[in-house]
Amino acid sequence: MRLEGVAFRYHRRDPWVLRDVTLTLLPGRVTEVTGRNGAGKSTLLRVIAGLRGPHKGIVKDRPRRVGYAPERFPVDQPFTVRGYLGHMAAIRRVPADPVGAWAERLGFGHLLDVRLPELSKGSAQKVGLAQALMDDPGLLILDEPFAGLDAATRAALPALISEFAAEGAIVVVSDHQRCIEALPGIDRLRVDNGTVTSIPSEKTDWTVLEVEVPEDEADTVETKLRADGYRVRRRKR
Ligand SMILES: Nc1ncnc2c1ncn2[C@@H]1O[C@H](COP(=O)(O)OP(=O)(O)OP(=O)(O)O)[C@@H](O)[C@H]1O
Repeated sequence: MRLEGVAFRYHRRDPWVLRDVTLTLLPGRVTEVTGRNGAGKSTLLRVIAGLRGPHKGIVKDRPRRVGYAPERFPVDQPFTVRGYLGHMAAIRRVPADPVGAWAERLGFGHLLDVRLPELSKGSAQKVGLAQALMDDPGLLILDEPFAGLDAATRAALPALISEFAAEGAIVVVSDHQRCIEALPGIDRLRVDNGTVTSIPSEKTDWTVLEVEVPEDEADTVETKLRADGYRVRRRKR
């Protein structure tokens, strides 16, 4: 799948959020999208998913079945978890049977009869993931999927993401928390000021640069560096 010269803004007089974005996404590959808050990661993911159309440029060869898990799952819907997932399965014409299996695998099997507005943030996130995964997507897009997840699900998700790629899906994940960076052979994109650049792969030489920062600024600096795609190791002086 390919984006060619894509530009996007939300309203006519707004600044461009994406400008002249050209990139190729390959089947069987996992692409991690990084960038600072407000850089345009979610917007890029929405354009890749086809939820937003580009104002300039074109998107070519998007797989037919797209699974998209938004950054915040919209819980203000009058369904139980079972009702919602059954409904999503029906819309996509997939059997409802795997719903229970996904619920078990993602650890919310006990919540199937709970109403969506009553879910905790992490449980709602899992329901959003399940609806994205259930249709065996050729293009799987996960926007900050790790946010709010419990430790067991966070640990299990990278392997699950790899499985979809291994079966030939294009997988695109925005991941502030860098939970998938350890996956072998992932591609990485950085979104910055409307442009999208590819971050050199693991084969490139890395240099260790020591930077000292005041203790009370360490969290902020670490977050910024990670968002820009750098690896950070931390130790006290
Ligand atoms: N629905 C919308 N309507 C108008 N502007 C929007 C909308 N969604 C996002 N924006 C604007 O587009 C820009 C990019 O936002 P986006 O959510 O894509 O960034 P992000 O990199 O995903 O941020 P974060 O890391 O905080 O999730 C921001 O300036 C934001 O205010």
